[in-house]
Amino acid sequence: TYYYNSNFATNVIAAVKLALTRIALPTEDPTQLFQLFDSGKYNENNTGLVSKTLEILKKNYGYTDSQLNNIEYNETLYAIFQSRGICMVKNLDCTGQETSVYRTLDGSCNNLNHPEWGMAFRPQRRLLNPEYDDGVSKPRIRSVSGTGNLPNPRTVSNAVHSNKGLTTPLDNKISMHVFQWGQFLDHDIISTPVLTGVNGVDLSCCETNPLNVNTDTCATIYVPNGDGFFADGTCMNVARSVPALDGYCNTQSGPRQQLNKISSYIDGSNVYGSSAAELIKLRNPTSPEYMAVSDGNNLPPNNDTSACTLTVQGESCSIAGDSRVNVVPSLGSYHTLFVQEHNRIVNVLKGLGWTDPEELFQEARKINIAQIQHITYNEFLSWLLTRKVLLDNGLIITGARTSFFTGYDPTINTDISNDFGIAYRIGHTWIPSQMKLHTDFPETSDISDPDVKPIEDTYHNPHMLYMRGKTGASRMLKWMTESKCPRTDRLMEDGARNKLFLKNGVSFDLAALNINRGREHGIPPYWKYRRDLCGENIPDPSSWASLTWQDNVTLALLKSVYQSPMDIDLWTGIITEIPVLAVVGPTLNCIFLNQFRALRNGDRYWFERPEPEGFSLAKLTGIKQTSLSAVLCANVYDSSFLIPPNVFIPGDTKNDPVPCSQIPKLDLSPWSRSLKRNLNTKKADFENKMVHLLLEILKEGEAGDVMK
Ligand code: HEM
Ligand SMILES: [Ca+2]
Repeated sequence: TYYYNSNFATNVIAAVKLALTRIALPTEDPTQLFQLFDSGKYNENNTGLVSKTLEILKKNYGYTDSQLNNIEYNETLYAIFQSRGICMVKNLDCTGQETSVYRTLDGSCNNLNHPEWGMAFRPQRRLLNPEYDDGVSKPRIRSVSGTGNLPNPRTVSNAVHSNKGLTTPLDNKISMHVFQWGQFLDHDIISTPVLTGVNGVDLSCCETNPLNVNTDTCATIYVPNGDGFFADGTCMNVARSVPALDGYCNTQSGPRQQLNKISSYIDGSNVYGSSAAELIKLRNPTSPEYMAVSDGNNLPPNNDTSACTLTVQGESCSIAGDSRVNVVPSLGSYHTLFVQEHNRIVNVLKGLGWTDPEELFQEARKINIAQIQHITYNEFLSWLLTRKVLLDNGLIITGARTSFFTGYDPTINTDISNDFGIAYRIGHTWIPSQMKLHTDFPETSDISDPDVKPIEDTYHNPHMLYMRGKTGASRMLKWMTESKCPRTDRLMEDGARNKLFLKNGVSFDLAALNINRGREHGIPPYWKYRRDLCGENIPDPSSWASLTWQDNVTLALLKSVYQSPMDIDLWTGIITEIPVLAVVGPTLNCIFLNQFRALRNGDRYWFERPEPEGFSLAKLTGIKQTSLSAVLCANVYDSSFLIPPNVFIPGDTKNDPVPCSQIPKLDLSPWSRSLKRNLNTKKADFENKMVHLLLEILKEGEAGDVMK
């Protein structure tokens, strides 16, 4: 009779709940499971939540392995499997005050030796042992020459990274999507928290008397006299990164380490957040299969008006999975694109017979993440490191037929390395001098507002996304498609090198920040990476002749500021290397391969893995059709728009534009429910078991209590 009862679903849920209570699992409600995960009480590695669940379902309820492998079948497991990259414990305060010092309850995320690699709020990994001035904490400051200090970071910036008032040359081969994908990816994998005062206020690192500055918390940059842009006697107020603490709120013994406050995996954490609490805020509260959006395809508003600089009434800062979403509007447009894409996938799945909101959400998220992984390796890294290098290192799979990636290795530490976090800032060379909106559209009333703005006018200001009747995000994405990216070289636009975050006449130098941050993190000098990490034979690193990867002009500039080649900072060293391969020099290539190998081979949920973590071959084939062009065509262009199949490299001759309608696209047909002929049978089987279980429990007389 249960089978035909209209309350069938409710009864089954009650039965499941009860069953789960009895087997000492917390709940089957995915949201509650997430909360439990967040509470730190349950985590897969120390309580074995997933394996215990599997074991019990197998032993007590007769599930076969193949049934358990089908995670769509059981939403409880599904929710657990989907909690990748989400740290169990986060942001707990050691002092009882609201500060930016983090600790963990049991060290699970903050313990260097814990296997929960890749989770948010763990210390960053190190490729080489840190070199602090005092061995443990003070920034690297002294020259190896034995006389005096390293050059001031601003001095290096002026000498080596300035375009001397010219516009930096553009790279005819690549579009602005290289710049924007680069930053978007960065914001999926690393965010180093910086110390603040109570309630997040900036520390005062620019005291009139420098002796009053606490060098344990400040990494002040003092502007050298005669700078030409910054006035004499000024200084950049820079705080140090948050040091990792042990589980007891003590500084870890040994050298100072820095944290990563987001999940290191390429798991769309910039779209979905790095904690369950963040994710809840980002989902549409009434239709939870969708991500929340505000009108005009913008991101959900952030009610905290201090999260960005607002200049126009009625506009608001945004929230997204990563807190840096408001840094520049082009980044905001990317966040918008991938939220839109999530919602589009949900709609397609609905058309294919999917109905359950939680299942829809999780599957769309999984597919969206898979696309981000695929585009990163197949397009972005294939250009940056070249396809050959990726193939030689087993980082992409090719072949006529789709095949699974079988090299998953759970012993790989997937944390982002501190060194990579400095090196990957080579992307700062791609920062354009202006932000633009593509204008070939029906005119709107705010036409008088210029569609081109100097980048310094756009930092932390979402206004451009609101322009032209709130179509700014789409227009900005179109601008990136049609514009060339600055070359990958040592030069940085003044908009970032002099006028970063310009507000009330105060600004920063991003090149100087990169150099300074490296020293403050104890990052060893450039030459050590060449020799000790990348295996170059450098007989005499103290000789300028040992700098084999820099051209003569650059060498002269380096010599003009550094006393010894052994003093050269990592970021400056790699960004001045002559590209040997496609775009990057050998040292960056080596640091990148290390990181992107770990992020693929150590990711249990890598999209090319088989189910349950990954997809079936049919689904994987459908995913591998996608590209950034496909995502743009699906969301911002109409079918006749001419777009290069690889939108990152429009200048590549083998990549001539074709109409959007001809761009291969994400093929979701393998998700059709009608293809799963036996699904209903399986579902009935599952429900059947649960009903039996309920009856069993009722018999035992315990049910009364629990059902109340
Ligand atoms: C207009 C665009 C951008 C702005 C305004 C910007 C600004 C910044 C700032 C202010 C920092 C922190 C500096 C410090 O105090 O140490 C930073 C860090 C970083 N940036 Fe950018 N950036 C931009 C684009 C990019 C791009 C295109 C990439 C890569 C392709 C990139 C990669 C990174 C990385 C890896 C870090 C270190 C992140 C961390 O450890 O938290 N950025 N950026
Ligand atoms: Ca991530």
